[in-house]
Amino acid sequence: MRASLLQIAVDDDESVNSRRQRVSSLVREVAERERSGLVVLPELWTTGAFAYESFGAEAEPLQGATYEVMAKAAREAGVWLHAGSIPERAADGALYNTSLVFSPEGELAASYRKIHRFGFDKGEAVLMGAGTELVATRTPEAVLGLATCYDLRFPELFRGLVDLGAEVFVVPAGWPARRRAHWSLFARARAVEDQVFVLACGTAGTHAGVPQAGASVVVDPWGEVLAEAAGAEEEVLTVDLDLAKVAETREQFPALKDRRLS
Ligand SMILES: O=C(O)CCC(=O)C(=O)O
Repeated sequence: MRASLLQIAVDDDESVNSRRQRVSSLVREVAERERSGLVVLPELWTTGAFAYESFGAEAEPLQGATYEVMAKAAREAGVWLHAGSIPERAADGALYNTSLVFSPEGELAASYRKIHRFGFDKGEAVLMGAGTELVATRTPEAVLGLATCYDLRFPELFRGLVDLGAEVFVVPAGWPARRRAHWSLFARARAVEDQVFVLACGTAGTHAGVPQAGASVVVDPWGEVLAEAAGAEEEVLTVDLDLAKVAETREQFPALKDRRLS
């Protein structure tokens, strides 16, 4: 499977609408140029993960503006598209940080409401509701396990995804530059402990006064970094994943079979 991660620049001087249009063109362009089977976008790339004051104003129903544009981009590009996450407004008015995955036909294959909200007693942690369900979705090539940003700090979530059959963790994020070292460490740790590929796609630029880490990374089931963004600018990472490596690694070093506490 060939995957392209789009490390999108989220800066305050670009409107949500312009960014939505720009990113949808980019998805098509990259999918065609790189011949990708899967394209991945970061967390809350319409508003920015730290633009708390715009969550309410820019929140959309699941099948809102971003859904429409991304479904069309997936269909026109004929690609699996993990469209990152949106601030979703549910029917009861509550907000969620919700990831969307589209099939190459432009159908919604999966959605995932971020379980661990960031901010302690502020920001996302108070503005958004917590998801309650683990989500994995099967593509013809691999089972994708879904998680978002701060979730990376909670290994038990990823073990749950392994139990759902996940072979590739897709983790959109808006990770701040200050804790870049944690991001790279967690991406590798989750890959090694769960013997999966990790596709971790962050945002670039600076929004709401928070410089982003960028540093998107693809890690294989042995913990080898297959590709890593050079820095915190907008960048596309394309990598070929040899999915047989998941079973091979689990067979050759069967640590998952020694689990005692689940
Ligand atoms: O855990 C971290 O350090 C960053 C998490 C975060 O920024 C988020 O979940 O939006």
